[in-house]
This record gives sequence, structure tokens and C-alpha cells, in this order.
Amino acid sequence: MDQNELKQLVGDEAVKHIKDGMIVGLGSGSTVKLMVDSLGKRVKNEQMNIVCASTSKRTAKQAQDLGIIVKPLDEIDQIDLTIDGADEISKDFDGIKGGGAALLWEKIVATNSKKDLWIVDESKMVDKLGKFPLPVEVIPFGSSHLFERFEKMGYKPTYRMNGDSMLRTDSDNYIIDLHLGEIDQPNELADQLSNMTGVVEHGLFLNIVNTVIVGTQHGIKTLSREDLG
Ligand SMILES: O=C[C@H](O)[C@H](O)[C@H](O)COP(=O)(O)O
Repeated sequence: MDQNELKQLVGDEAVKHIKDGMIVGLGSGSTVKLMVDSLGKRVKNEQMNIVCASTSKRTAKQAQDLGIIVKPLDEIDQIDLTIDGADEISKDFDGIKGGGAALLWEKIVATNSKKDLWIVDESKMVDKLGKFPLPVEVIPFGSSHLFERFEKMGYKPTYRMNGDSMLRTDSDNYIIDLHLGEIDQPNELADQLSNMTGVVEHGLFLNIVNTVIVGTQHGIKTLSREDLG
């Protein structure tokens, strides 16, 4: 199976976790896109009664075009289940997200959900986080100074671009990617980044996900945080 087929597999599997009447958080990215297509079919065929909150304008549009009800997060009390993708997941269920620049809304939706489920192909499972550049969402005002601080800290920053322009997130911020190679102490790094003025959010998702569905060449593996012991 190629990577796309694995993404389809986990997307279809994840949709089985959605039950009629649920409030569902929809993630972002290419794996989630396939999941939302699959959910759209279920909602139509089974006339499911679900309400969704989206982690990006793009996913919201896709879902609405498929006839799925999407409401603003502020009109929703408590999300039952959020299904999202990830860029890297370590063995202790820490993750990097934001490859599609949606990390801020994704973290807000995830932390307002009773359960968080990630869907990935096996290439995303790693021993240690950090090979994937860590996205940091920053306020545009004065961001070049923050960029210089990251350089001095040895974090090898690059601005995320959209063609010739600086990429803007759904909240109109910039993304600076940190090319760290390996992250030895994710909690310490998360605290350090959160304490820097101008940083809105970072892509380290620590202690957030409950369940991971991994697409492998031998089929689907479902991993639970509880199994970590
Ligand atoms: O900002 C984007 C999100 O964090 C995505 O969920 C993540 O980048 C994974 O995306 P994909 O399924 O396209 O690899």
C-alpha cells in the first residue's frame, strides 16, 4: 500500500469511532481530508445527526460542502471526540503538529475535547521528536526579532512561505519552523517557547492525544495512551 492508501485506511477506521449525536472536532491536513470525505458519506447515507467544530477554514469548507454541520467553537459546549492528523508521534504519545499551519486552532479544539484521536501512516511514528521541523505560530509584529533569538538559540529557524509571500495562518499570524533535528526534552522546550513574547503557540502537542490509529503495511494498529502503563 502506498502512503495515500494508508491514509485512506486510517481515515475510514477513525470514522467508525463517530456515533450519532456526537459533537466532533475535525482536524486538518491530507489524512483528515480523506477522513472527512468518508464521514460525509456516512452522514449522507445514515442521515447521522452530528455537529462538528473545525480546526481550519479549509476543513470547515470541505465538511460543509459535504453537508456536515459545522459550528463555531464558541457555540459548542464540549466536543466529544476530535480526529486529527499529526506530523510526528513519539512512543510516549507526544506529537508535533502544524505541518499544514493549523496548529493553533488544532490545539484549541483538542484541548476542548473529551477524547483526542490521531490518524497517521506508519512513517509518522518516531523514537524521538524533532526530525520534522517544529512549527511555531508567531505574531507578525516584530517577528524578525523573535527569529533572531531563535537563531542565537541554535534552533535554525525558517519562515514558512506561501510562494513568494510569508504564509499567513487562519489567525493571520506567521509560522516559523525550527529545524531541531532531535528534541531531547519536549516539556522544557514547550515551556521555553510558551514563555517567549510574540509566540502564540507551538506545535508540540504533549499529553493531549488519547488514541492513535496507525496505518501499516500489515493493517491498522490502534494504540491507546492507557497501554503505556
Ligand atoms: O497543520 C496541520 C496539521 O497539524 C496536520 O494534521 C498535520 O500536518 C498532518 O497532516 P497530513 O495528514 O497532511 O500529514
